Amino acid sequence: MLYLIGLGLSHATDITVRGLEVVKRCKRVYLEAYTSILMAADKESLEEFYGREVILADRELVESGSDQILDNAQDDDIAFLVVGDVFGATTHTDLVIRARELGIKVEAIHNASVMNAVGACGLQLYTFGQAVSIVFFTDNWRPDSFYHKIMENRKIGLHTLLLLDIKVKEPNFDELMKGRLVYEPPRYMSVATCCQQLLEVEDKRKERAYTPQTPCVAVSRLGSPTQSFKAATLEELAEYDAGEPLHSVVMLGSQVHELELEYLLEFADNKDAYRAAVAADQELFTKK
Ligand SMILES: C[S@@+](CC[C@H](N)C(=O)[O-])C[C@H]1O[C@@H](n2cnc3c(N)ncnc32)[C@H](O)[C@@H]1O
Repeated sequence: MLYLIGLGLSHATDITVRGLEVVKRCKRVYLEAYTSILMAADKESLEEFYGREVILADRELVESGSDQILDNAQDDDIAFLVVGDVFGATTHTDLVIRARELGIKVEAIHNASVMNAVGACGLQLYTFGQAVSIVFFTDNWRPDSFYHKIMENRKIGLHTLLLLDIKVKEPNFDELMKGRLVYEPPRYMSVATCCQQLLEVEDKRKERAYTPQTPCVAVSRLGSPTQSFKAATLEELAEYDAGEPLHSVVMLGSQVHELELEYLLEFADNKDAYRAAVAADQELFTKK
Protein backbone atom coordinates (compact mmCIF):
# COMPACT_ATOMS: atom_id res chain seq x y z
CA MET A 1 0.00 0.00 0.00
CA LEU A 2 1.20 3.52 -0.77
CA TYR A 3 0.15 5.98 1.93
CA LEU A 4 0.24 9.66 0.98
CA ILE A 5 0.36 11.53 4.27
CA GLY A 6 -0.09 15.29 4.70
CA LEU A 7 2.11 16.87 7.37
CA GLY A 8 0.31 20.19 7.81
CA LEU A 9 2.20 23.45 7.69
CA SER A 10 4.49 23.89 10.62
CA HIS A 11 5.38 21.56 13.47
CA ALA A 12 6.49 17.90 13.52
CA THR A 13 3.43 17.31 15.73
CA ASP A 14 1.00 18.68 13.09
CA ILE A 15 0.76 15.20 11.52
CA THR A 16 -2.60 13.55 12.29
CA VAL A 17 -2.78 10.68 14.80
CA ARG A 18 -3.74 8.30 11.99
CA GLY A 19 -0.86 9.59 9.86
CA LEU A 20 1.60 9.04 12.70
CA GLU A 21 0.38 5.49 13.33
CA VAL A 22 0.90 4.65 9.66
CA VAL A 23 4.38 6.26 9.56
CA LYS A 24 5.47 4.18 12.54
CA ARG A 25 4.62 0.91 10.85
CA CYS A 26 5.63 1.58 7.22
CA LYS A 27 8.60 -0.20 5.70
CA ARG A 28 10.02 2.99 4.13
CA VAL A 29 9.14 6.63 4.79
CA TYR A 30 9.85 9.29 2.13
CA LEU A 31 9.64 13.03 2.68
CA GLU A 32 8.89 15.06 -0.43
CA ALA A 33 11.41 17.85 -0.13
CA TYR A 34 10.97 20.29 -3.00
CA THR A 35 7.47 21.78 -3.21
CA SER A 36 7.24 23.15 0.33
CA ILE A 37 8.92 23.17 3.75
CA LEU A 38 7.60 22.84 7.28
CA MET A 39 7.85 26.16 9.10
CA ALA A 40 9.06 24.75 12.42
CA ALA A 41 10.51 21.30 11.67
CA ASP A 42 13.05 19.58 9.43
CA LYS A 43 14.07 16.03 8.48
CA GLU A 44 15.99 15.54 11.75
CA SER A 45 13.17 16.71 14.02
CA LEU A 46 10.68 14.55 12.10
CA GLU A 47 12.96 11.52 12.52
CA GLU A 48 13.22 12.21 16.22
CA PHE A 49 9.45 12.59 16.63
CA TYR A 50 8.59 9.53 14.51
CA GLY A 51 11.42 7.47 16.00
CA ARG A 52 12.54 6.25 12.59
CA GLU A 53 14.50 7.05 9.46
CA VAL A 54 13.05 9.45 6.87
CA ILE A 55 14.36 9.39 3.27
CA LEU A 56 14.45 12.76 1.48
CA ALA A 57 12.76 12.56 -1.92
CA ASP A 58 13.86 15.33 -4.28
CA ARG A 59 12.12 16.27 -7.54
CA GLU A 60 14.31 13.91 -9.58
CA LEU A 61 13.44 10.91 -7.40
CA VAL A 62 9.69 11.65 -7.37
CA GLU A 63 9.33 12.55 -11.03
CA SER A 64 11.84 10.20 -12.67
CA GLY A 65 12.57 7.58 -10.03
CA SER A 66 9.06 6.88 -8.74
CA ASP A 67 9.53 3.15 -9.34
CA GLN A 68 12.20 3.23 -6.63
CA ILE A 69 9.69 4.76 -4.18
CA LEU A 70 7.03 2.24 -5.24
CA ASP A 71 9.38 -0.74 -5.15
CA ASN A 72 7.44 -3.73 -3.73
CA ALA A 73 4.61 -1.47 -2.50
CA GLN A 74 2.17 -4.22 -3.61
CA ASP A 75 3.28 -6.09 -0.46
CA ASP A 76 5.00 -3.50 1.75
CA ASP A 77 3.49 -0.35 3.24
CA ILE A 78 5.30 2.76 2.01
CA ALA A 79 4.69 6.27 3.37
CA PHE A 80 5.13 9.36 1.21
CA LEU A 81 5.02 12.51 3.33
CA VAL A 82 3.97 15.82 1.83
CA VAL A 83 4.14 19.19 3.58
CA GLY A 84 0.64 20.66 3.73
CA ASP A 85 -1.93 18.44 2.11
CA VAL A 86 -1.00 15.59 -0.21
CA PHE A 87 -2.85 17.09 -3.15
CA GLY A 88 -1.74 20.68 -2.54
CA ALA A 89 0.80 20.26 -5.38
CA THR A 90 -0.10 18.67 -8.71
CA THR A 91 3.09 16.58 -8.84
CA HIS A 92 1.67 13.91 -6.59
CA THR A 93 -1.23 12.92 -8.80
CA ASP A 94 1.46 11.47 -11.13
CA LEU A 95 2.69 9.23 -8.33
CA VAL A 96 -0.84 7.97 -7.67
CA ILE A 97 -1.40 7.23 -11.37
CA ARG A 98 1.92 5.33 -11.53
CA ALA A 99 0.99 3.35 -8.39
CA ARG A 100 -2.40 2.45 -9.89
CA GLU A 101 -0.68 1.26 -13.10
CA LEU A 102 1.47 -1.04 -10.98
CA GLY A 103 -1.57 -2.42 -9.13
CA ILE A 104 -0.58 -0.74 -5.85
CA LYS A 105 -3.35 0.37 -3.51
CA VAL A 106 -3.21 4.03 -2.49
CA GLU A 107 -4.61 5.77 0.55
CA ALA A 108 -4.41 9.49 1.34
CA ILE A 109 -4.33 10.84 4.89
CA HIS A 110 -5.11 14.53 4.63
CA ASN A 111 -3.95 17.58 6.54
CA ALA A 112 -4.15 21.39 6.44
CA SER A 113 -2.85 23.04 3.29
CA VAL A 114 -1.87 26.59 2.43
CA MET A 115 -4.91 26.35 0.12
CA ASN A 116 -7.31 26.33 3.08
CA ALA A 117 -5.26 27.76 5.97
CA VAL A 118 -5.01 30.99 3.97
CA GLY A 119 -8.57 31.64 5.20
CA ALA A 120 -6.84 32.87 8.40
CA CYS A 121 -6.31 36.22 6.64
CA GLY A 122 -10.07 36.83 6.81
CA LEU A 123 -11.01 36.28 3.16
CA GLN A 124 -13.72 33.66 2.55
CA LEU A 125 -12.36 30.48 0.96
CA TYR A 126 -15.58 30.22 -1.06
CA THR A 127 -14.71 33.42 -2.90
CA PHE A 128 -11.26 32.36 -4.12
CA GLY A 129 -10.81 31.61 -7.82
CA GLN A 130 -7.97 29.78 -9.57
CA ALA A 131 -4.69 29.72 -7.61
CA VAL A 132 -1.64 30.71 -9.64
CA SER A 133 2.08 29.96 -9.37
CA ILE A 134 4.60 32.77 -9.72
CA VAL A 135 8.04 31.61 -10.83
CA PHE A 136 11.33 33.48 -10.51
CA PHE A 137 11.99 35.58 -13.63
CA THR A 138 15.37 35.12 -15.25
CA ASP A 139 17.11 37.37 -17.79
CA ASN A 140 15.50 35.55 -20.69
CA TRP A 141 12.49 33.75 -19.17
CA ARG A 142 9.73 35.95 -17.77
CA PRO A 143 6.55 33.83 -18.01
CA ASP A 144 3.25 35.67 -17.47
CA SER A 145 0.63 32.97 -18.03
CA PHE A 146 -0.73 33.74 -14.54
CA TYR A 147 -1.95 37.11 -15.83
CA HIS A 148 -5.05 35.94 -17.68
CA LYS A 149 -6.02 33.68 -14.77
CA ILE A 150 -5.92 36.66 -12.38
CA MET A 151 -7.97 38.63 -14.93
CA GLU A 152 -10.56 35.83 -15.14
CA ASN A 153 -10.82 35.62 -11.35
CA ARG A 154 -11.14 39.33 -10.88
CA LYS A 155 -13.72 39.76 -13.64
CA ILE A 156 -16.09 37.64 -11.60
CA GLY A 157 -15.08 39.13 -8.27
CA LEU A 158 -12.91 36.27 -6.94
CA HIS A 159 -9.72 36.49 -4.88
CA THR A 160 -6.49 34.95 -6.22
CA LEU A 161 -4.01 32.96 -4.13
CA LEU A 162 -0.50 33.36 -5.53
CA LEU A 163 1.88 30.55 -4.61
CA LEU A 164 5.52 31.57 -4.87
CA ASP A 165 8.42 29.75 -6.44
CA ILE A 166 10.78 27.53 -4.46
CA LYS A 167 14.11 26.52 -5.94
CA VAL A 168 15.93 23.68 -4.24
CA LYS A 169 18.80 21.57 -5.57
CA GLU A 170 19.33 23.86 -8.55
CA PRO A 171 22.72 23.17 -10.18
CA ASN A 172 25.18 26.05 -10.41
CA PHE A 173 25.71 26.45 -14.17
CA ASP A 174 29.23 27.94 -13.93
CA GLU A 175 30.35 24.92 -11.92
CA LEU A 176 28.50 22.60 -14.32
CA MET A 177 30.47 24.06 -17.24
CA LYS A 178 33.64 23.07 -15.35
CA GLY A 179 32.27 19.54 -15.04
CA ARG A 180 31.36 19.85 -11.35
CA LEU A 181 27.89 19.28 -9.92
CA VAL A 182 27.44 21.93 -7.23
CA TYR A 183 24.00 22.94 -5.99
CA GLU A 184 22.89 26.52 -5.34
CA PRO A 185 21.54 27.27 -1.85
CA PRO A 186 17.72 26.96 -1.70
CA ARG A 187 15.78 30.08 -2.76
CA TYR A 188 12.27 30.98 -1.72
CA MET A 189 10.44 33.79 -3.52
CA SER A 190 9.53 36.70 -1.27
CA VAL A 191 6.35 38.76 -1.23
CA ALA A 192 8.33 41.74 -2.56
CA THR A 193 9.81 39.86 -5.52
CA CYS A 194 6.41 38.43 -6.42
CA CYS A 195 4.77 41.87 -6.36
CA GLN A 196 7.61 43.47 -8.35
CA GLN A 197 7.20 40.79 -11.04
CA LEU A 198 3.42 41.34 -11.11
CA LEU A 199 3.91 45.10 -11.56
CA GLU A 200 6.37 44.47 -14.39
CA VAL A 201 3.87 42.23 -16.19
CA GLU A 202 1.00 44.72 -15.80
CA ASP A 203 3.29 47.47 -17.04
CA LYS A 204 3.99 45.39 -20.16
CA ARG A 205 0.45 44.08 -20.82
CA LYS A 206 -1.52 47.15 -19.76
CA GLU A 207 -4.85 45.28 -19.75
CA ARG A 208 -5.56 46.34 -16.16
CA ALA A 209 -6.10 42.91 -14.68
CA TYR A 210 -4.85 44.83 -11.62
CA THR A 211 -3.08 48.11 -10.92
CA PRO A 212 -0.28 49.18 -8.56
CA GLN A 213 -3.06 50.27 -6.16
CA THR A 214 -4.88 46.91 -6.15
CA PRO A 215 -5.34 45.68 -2.56
CA CYS A 216 -3.53 42.49 -1.59
CA VAL A 217 -2.58 40.55 1.54
CA ALA A 218 0.90 39.23 2.24
CA VAL A 219 0.75 35.88 4.05
CA SER A 220 3.94 34.79 5.80
CA ARG A 221 4.83 31.57 7.62
CA LEU A 222 1.23 30.43 7.88
CA GLY A 223 0.58 28.04 10.75
CA SER A 224 3.83 28.85 12.55
CA PRO A 225 4.40 30.83 15.75
CA THR A 226 5.61 33.75 13.59
CA GLN A 227 2.69 33.70 11.13
CA SER A 228 1.89 37.20 9.89
CA PHE A 229 -0.39 39.07 7.49
CA LYS A 230 0.00 42.49 5.90
CA ALA A 231 -2.86 44.16 4.05
CA ALA A 232 -1.51 46.73 1.59
CA THR A 233 -1.56 47.66 -2.08
CA LEU A 234 0.45 45.74 -4.66
CA GLU A 235 3.00 48.57 -4.98
CA GLU A 236 3.40 48.81 -1.20
CA LEU A 237 3.99 45.06 -0.93
CA ALA A 238 6.63 45.33 -3.67
CA GLU A 239 8.71 47.17 -1.01
CA TYR A 240 7.62 45.06 1.99
CA ASP A 241 10.05 42.88 3.94
CA ALA A 242 7.99 39.82 4.96
CA GLY A 243 10.88 38.14 6.81
CA GLU A 244 11.75 34.46 6.73
CA PRO A 245 10.04 32.19 4.13
CA LEU A 246 7.54 30.82 3.23
CA HIS A 247 5.41 33.57 1.73
CA SER A 248 2.20 33.73 -0.29
CA VAL A 249 0.19 36.66 -1.61
CA VAL A 250 -3.55 37.04 -2.02
CA MET A 251 -4.84 39.56 -4.53
CA LEU A 252 -8.33 40.63 -3.59
CA GLY A 253 -11.21 40.07 -5.96
CA SER A 254 -13.31 42.96 -7.15
CA GLN A 255 -16.07 42.08 -4.69
CA VAL A 256 -15.07 42.18 -1.05
CA HIS A 257 -17.64 41.47 1.65
CA GLU A 258 -17.82 44.03 4.46
CA LEU A 259 -16.91 41.33 7.03
CA GLU A 260 -13.87 40.30 4.99
CA LEU A 261 -12.76 43.92 4.87
CA GLU A 262 -13.32 44.46 8.59
CA TYR A 263 -11.12 41.43 9.34
CA LEU A 264 -8.41 42.53 6.89
CA LEU A 265 -8.19 46.06 8.25
CA GLU A 266 -6.52 44.64 11.37
CA PHE A 267 -3.53 43.90 9.14
CA ALA A 268 -3.37 47.31 7.42
CA ASP A 269 -0.98 50.07 8.55
CA ASN A 270 -3.31 52.74 7.18
CA LYS A 271 -6.90 51.47 7.49
CA ASP A 272 -8.53 54.43 5.70
CA ALA A 273 -6.12 54.17 2.76
CA TYR A 274 -6.70 50.41 2.47
CA ARG A 275 -10.48 50.83 2.60
CA ALA A 276 -10.22 53.49 -0.13
CA ALA A 277 -7.99 51.20 -2.25
CA VAL A 278 -10.58 48.41 -1.99
CA ALA A 279 -13.40 50.77 -3.04
CA ALA A 280 -11.37 52.12 -5.99
CA ASP A 281 -10.41 48.61 -7.09
CA GLN A 282 -14.06 47.55 -7.18
CA GLU A 283 -14.75 50.44 -9.58
CA LEU A 284 -12.07 49.09 -11.94
CA PHE A 285 -14.18 46.09 -12.86
CA THR A 286 -17.65 47.58 -12.70
CA LYS A 287 -16.58 49.92 -15.52
CA LYS A 288 -15.43 47.07 -17.80
C1 LIG B 1 3.63 24.24 -4.33
S1 LIG B 1 2.89 24.86 -2.89
C2 LIG B 1 2.76 23.38 -1.95
C3 LIG B 1 1.58 23.41 -1.08
C4 LIG B 1 1.53 22.34 0.01
N1 LIG B 1 1.54 21.00 -0.52
C5 LIG B 1 0.28 22.57 0.83
O1 LIG B 1 -0.67 21.78 0.69
O2 LIG B 1 0.26 23.54 1.60
C6 LIG B 1 4.20 25.71 -2.08
C7 LIG B 1 3.91 27.20 -1.95
O3 LIG B 1 2.79 27.41 -1.10
C8 LIG B 1 3.00 28.54 -0.28
N2 LIG B 1 3.07 28.10 1.11
C9 LIG B 1 3.16 26.82 1.56
N3 LIG B 1 3.20 26.79 2.90
C10 LIG B 1 3.12 28.09 3.31
C11 LIG B 1 3.11 28.73 4.58
N4 LIG B 1 3.19 28.00 5.70
N5 LIG B 1 3.02 30.08 4.63
C12 LIG B 1 2.93 30.82 3.50
N6 LIG B 1 2.94 30.28 2.28
C13 LIG B 1 3.03 28.94 2.18
C14 LIG B 1 4.33 29.18 -0.69
O4 LIG B 1 4.07 30.19 -1.66
C15 LIG B 1 5.03 27.98 -1.28
O5 LIG B 1 6.03 28.37 -2.18
